[in-house]
Amino acid sequence: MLGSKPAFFLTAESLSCSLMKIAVRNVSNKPKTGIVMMNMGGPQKVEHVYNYLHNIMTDRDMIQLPFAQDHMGKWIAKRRTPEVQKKYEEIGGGSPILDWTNKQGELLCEKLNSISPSTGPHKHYVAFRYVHPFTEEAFENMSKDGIKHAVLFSQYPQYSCATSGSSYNAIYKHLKTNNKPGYPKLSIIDRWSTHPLLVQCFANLIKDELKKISEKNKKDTIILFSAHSLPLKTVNRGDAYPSEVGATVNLVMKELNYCNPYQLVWQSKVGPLPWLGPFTDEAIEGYVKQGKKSFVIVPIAFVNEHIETLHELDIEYCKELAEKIGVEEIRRVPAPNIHPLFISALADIVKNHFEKGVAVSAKFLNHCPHCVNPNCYESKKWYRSIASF
Ligand SMILES: C=CC1=C(C)c2cc3[nH]c(cc4nc(cc5[nH]c(cc1n2)c(C)c5CCC(=O)O)C(CCC(=O)O)=C4C)c(C)c3C=C
Ligand code: FES
Ligand SMILES: [Fe+2]
Repeated sequence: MLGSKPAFFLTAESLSCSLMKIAVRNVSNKPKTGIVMMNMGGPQKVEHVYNYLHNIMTDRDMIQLPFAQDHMGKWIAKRRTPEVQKKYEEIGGGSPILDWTNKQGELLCEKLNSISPSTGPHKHYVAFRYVHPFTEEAFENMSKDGIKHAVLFSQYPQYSCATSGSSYNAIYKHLKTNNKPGYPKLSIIDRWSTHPLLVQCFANLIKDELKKISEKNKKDTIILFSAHSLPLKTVNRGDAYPSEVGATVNLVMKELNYCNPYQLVWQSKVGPLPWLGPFTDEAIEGYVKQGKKSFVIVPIAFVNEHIETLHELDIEYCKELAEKIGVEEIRRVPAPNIHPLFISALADIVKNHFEKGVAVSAKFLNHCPHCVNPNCYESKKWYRSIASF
């Protein structure tokens, strides 16, 4: 029709108006606060397994080998690679930890933008300790984005010097030599094992799994809370992790009104040295010998699925071991992943952190009573001096 324009035609003034709106939107959407999602990471592909294991086994914050750590760590990584590669192949060819972390980060920031607009816009950055995307990449990207404040948010709910501690030490090492003028100010969320929404999330996930157990076994089903173990040497140094895992377990059982018998057990021991027990597989065997027939296993120290849940718990224990020793019923509770209560927990933790205005907790700045690690001394001293709101 002559004289009328199709709806998508823009006049000069409507075009300039739209461009201005886009420009304004871009300015206001520019992220102000970075949420650094810290975790160990996992190999995306089987070809990455050797480097991943090498990085773990040569990290003195994670494990202290009795001598020549660089050589011994390399040797252990080499020897362990084929076995671990096979496991990653069996769970689909790589660790899903990056995908879960990105989904969690996106949902967390979306929620934060609505519940804490004054600190927004928020953007998440993944900082893995042993695989890409590494800590350095997170800081480079934050610098490019012009982030003003970075919250270093450990994705391990329970603090261990081997895991969260190692990641904080790595960030310190990077920033000690690379702290450019444009880098953001920092604050840290180092542990959150007792957050009420985390507790509710685990309790709901357990209830859902208990519902699927037959009426005959329901009441006597043992809830086995399974957490990654630690070398006894680390435990005896005074590492906070065992007691923080215990705190989560006790609150979850309180939330469940102590509906079933329960036990905390430990999985994923590496190497020949003594580690904290009882071990998950041996505990299942022990209970079966005592005549118990039904179990619900809860990965209580992992926030997303990866090799320890998908292979060790699902394949090695719930399938192979359970069939071998005649378990009647066994179910594994999913990791929190993107459960709405879990995302609400993450958002509430960050919001409380902003409101409280404590950049670094007193607990983080204190050392294990038997800490002899120079990395911890340097790093905590530095965090004490730089972290501020
Ligand atoms: C060598 C010592 C190790 C200590 C100490 C340790 C503690 C520890 N680890 C986690 C969580 C995870 N560990 C994962 C894999 C993994 N861990 C170690 C070693 C130690 N962990 C190794 C060598 C590996 C690789 C797999 C293997 O060789 O068996 C993972 C899985 C990551 C993924 O697949 O995405 C997690 C998660 C915690 C919580 C912890 C102590 C507090
Ligand atoms: S080992 Fe725990 S603070 Fe150093
Ligand atoms: Fe581990």
